[in-house]
Amino acid sequence: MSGLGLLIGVVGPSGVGKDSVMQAVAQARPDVGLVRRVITRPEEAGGEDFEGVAEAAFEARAGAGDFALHWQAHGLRYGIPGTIAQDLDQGRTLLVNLSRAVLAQAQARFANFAVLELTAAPEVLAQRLAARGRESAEDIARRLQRADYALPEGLARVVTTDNGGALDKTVAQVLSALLPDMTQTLKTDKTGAADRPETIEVTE
Ligand SMILES: Nc1ncnc2c1ncn2[C@@H]1O[C@H](COP(=O)(O)OP(=O)(O)OP(=O)(O)O)[C@@H](O)[C@H]1O
Ligand SMILES: O=P(O)(O)OC[C@H]1O[C@H](OP(=O)(O)O)[C@H](O)[C@@H]1O
Repeated sequence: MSGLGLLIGVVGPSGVGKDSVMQAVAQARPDVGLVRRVITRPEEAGGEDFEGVAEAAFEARAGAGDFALHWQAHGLRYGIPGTIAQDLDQGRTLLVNLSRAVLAQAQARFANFAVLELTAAPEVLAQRLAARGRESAEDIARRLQRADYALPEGLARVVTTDNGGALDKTVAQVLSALLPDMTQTLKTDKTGAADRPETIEVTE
């Protein structure tokens, strides 16, 4: 296990705004770092800053144990470099875009881990994915089908924030709900209440 620094796993359906919120939070808080993912997607696809690799290279790196976490979704493979442990050990706070399917694994691996779950109405997701234009209509339909994938049981720290409205509003809510609460959250853990889910629903 590694990490004094807080690792915040950002999750939610495709198109909800995970990358947009992460970038805006990191802009507002330069002490917060963004994890650069390794993906079997051509870098020209745009969007987040990621390292695009071929399937064989991904497989080799996964086999060599280079990834702290890796998963498959939407016909792509995603890896989180094991080197993030060094930043966390130095006390850095990091934001990472994760699959909802790897959250239990992430919590087991990282000592100081929280989940930021973003939500938006289905029609908002559909409209945003179409406007973004990174995927085909067929891909978008498949992504929308996965929109209501549930979070696993047993997560200790989850903050849920609606991103159906303006991005600025979401960022303000994330900053006040999650980052300043770090000391409080750690105090809660020290009382031995780690197995009691601490879920914060953020509304207006
Ligand atoms: N609050 C917002 N208001 C309006 N548009 C937004 C908002 N948040 C994100 N968007 C837009 O919605 C689209 C999807 O956002 P983004 O790529 O950040 O989502 P994502 O959750 O990372 O999606 P994916 O999982 O598919 O990568 C982008 O075009 C982005 O500019
Ligand atoms: O539906 P779940 O499993 O939560 O997420 C699956 C994947 O979808 C998104 O990928 P992308 O950023 O759109 O390529 C997420 O970042 C994650 O990697």
